[in-house]
Amino acid sequence: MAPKVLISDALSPAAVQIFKDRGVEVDFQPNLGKDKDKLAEIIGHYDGLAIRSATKVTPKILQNAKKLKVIGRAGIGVDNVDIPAATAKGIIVMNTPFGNSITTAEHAITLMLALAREIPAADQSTQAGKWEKNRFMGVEITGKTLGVIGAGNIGSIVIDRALGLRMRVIAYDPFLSPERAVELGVEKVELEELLKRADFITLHTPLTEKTKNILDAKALAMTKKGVRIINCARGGLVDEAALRATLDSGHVAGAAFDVFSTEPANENPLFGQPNVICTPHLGAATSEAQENVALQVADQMSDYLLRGAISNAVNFPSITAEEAPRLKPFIELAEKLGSFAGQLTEGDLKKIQISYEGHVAQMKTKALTSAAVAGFLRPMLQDVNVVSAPIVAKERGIIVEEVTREAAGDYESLITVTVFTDGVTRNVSGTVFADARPRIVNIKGIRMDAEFGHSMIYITNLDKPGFIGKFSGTMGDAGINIATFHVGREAPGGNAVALIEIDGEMPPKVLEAVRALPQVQSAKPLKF
Ligand SMILES: NC(=O)C1=CN([C@@H]2O[C@H](COP(=O)(O)OP(=O)(O)OC[C@H]3O[C@@H](n4cnc5c(N)ncnc54)[C@H](O)[C@@H]3O)[C@@H](O)[C@H]2O)C=CC1
Ligand SMILES: O=C(O)CCC(=O)C(=O)O
Repeated sequence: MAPKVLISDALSPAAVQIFKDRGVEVDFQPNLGKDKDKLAEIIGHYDGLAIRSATKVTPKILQNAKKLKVIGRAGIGVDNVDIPAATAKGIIVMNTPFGNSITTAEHAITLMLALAREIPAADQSTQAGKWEKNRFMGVEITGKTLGVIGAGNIGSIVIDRALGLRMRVIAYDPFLSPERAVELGVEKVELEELLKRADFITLHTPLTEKTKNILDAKALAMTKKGVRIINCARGGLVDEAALRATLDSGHVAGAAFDVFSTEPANENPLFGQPNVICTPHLGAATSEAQENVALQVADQMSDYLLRGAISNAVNFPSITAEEAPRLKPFIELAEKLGSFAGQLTEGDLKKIQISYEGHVAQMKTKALTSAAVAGFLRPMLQDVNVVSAPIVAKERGIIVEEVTREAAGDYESLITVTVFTDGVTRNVSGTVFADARPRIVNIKGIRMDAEFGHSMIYITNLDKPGFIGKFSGTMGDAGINIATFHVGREAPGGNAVALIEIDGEMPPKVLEAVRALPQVQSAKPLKF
């Protein structure tokens, strides 16, 4: 059955066509996102949700999203999606990180020029028939200093355009490397210096705990008198009330805001001021940008729903459409090896190590590790999934270690899951042969070759005559059919292991009888 996607915001209709062409069923309801209750009522029918910024994906909506696999944001900021709640449900959240960057940078430059020359006020006065030629005295931007806070995708484009306008550009971004600053032609400075030197300040960071109110009353007080401030990134980066006070005092000469701490912004401390320009979150609003993000999000979501390919996910590593089919059996193997280790683990867990040898070491090991950890945790925590596993492990203080060795050993590819608990270290290794079926090839250093069955029994025993006969007899007497039987041993007469697949469940009484057999040290039923 074709996957079904809901578009709940005003995306370009180009997205609808892409979904249809790719074989994805699509419902286009551009105003639905504003109606939270309706969205919560119908979200359960969809595999994918495509949004812009009007739809708020809250835990309540996610609670009802029983089938949802992917949320696609046609744009950059995903602050309207509860990422931890989506992650906990195994829902991939993806955005389109570049599609509207140029357009948004152009909006910031437009607002800066409009501020410098008071274009909106001059327009209003002229069209009112006032011809106030002496009222509007602007400032030149050539040679002025622009301070860019956040030099990522959009900030970098703003820097480029501002240099083209012959401005001096300085940037504050803790993650901007000196090499990148040289490449961009920008002087990297600390925030305080930027505040003191800039004639114009433009913000291009996401809204985080660190950036919230990055321009608060204290920071604004450090700015140069006559500074003009532009915010095309996120409401909340500037303390609006504090900015209003500095505008009123005349310290700040003007402000141009596209984004507000509450949106839609029907009222705001900045509204109604003569030296303030406001737009209703139009940063990304050009036909080019909207077409870009709509096409990209529809393609990315279709790729995921139809082929398992992941790009631009904010909560999972990327997997290309070419990689996805090659990775799939290894994801299954990692998850099953993790599950095997998880079902056998008792005692205080310290660390899980997942090692990759040979070919598999060159694959997306982060995705494989997530799968192994999910498999490991699932016997203890039913709700964990491949997307949420790393976070769940971290929350529980479990150390997850990844080791890769590209040189192949006995197998072309080998994954080993090692679990460290108080005093016990247990490992299990597996591989995938050409038939794409995951198998266990080593348990605790003992070689074997067993496929995973739905219902299995894992036995540790002493390699002494009679075990197989006695075990088979016990199972036969109980009417349980043995599907496959694999054994391995350290050395003749030494420690041995057996992995047996049975049809159906293992009744507790029969398990007791198996445990009572003279050669058996332990017996544990496993489910895969
Ligand atoms: N007005 C609108 O319609 C639009 C707004 N945006 C917003 O623009 C913002 C920037 O987008 P991109 O450039 O694509 O993001 P990006 O991730 O490429 O760049 C963000 C930059 O901020 C920097 N940063 C993070 N914390 C910082 C801090 N404490 N101080 C200084 N810099 C810090 C990062 O190092 C990074 O270089 C996002 O919040 C996005 O949502 C994006 C598109 C349209
Ligand atoms: O979709 C929009 O209009 C808003 C764009 C935006 O804010 C973003 O991409 O972060």
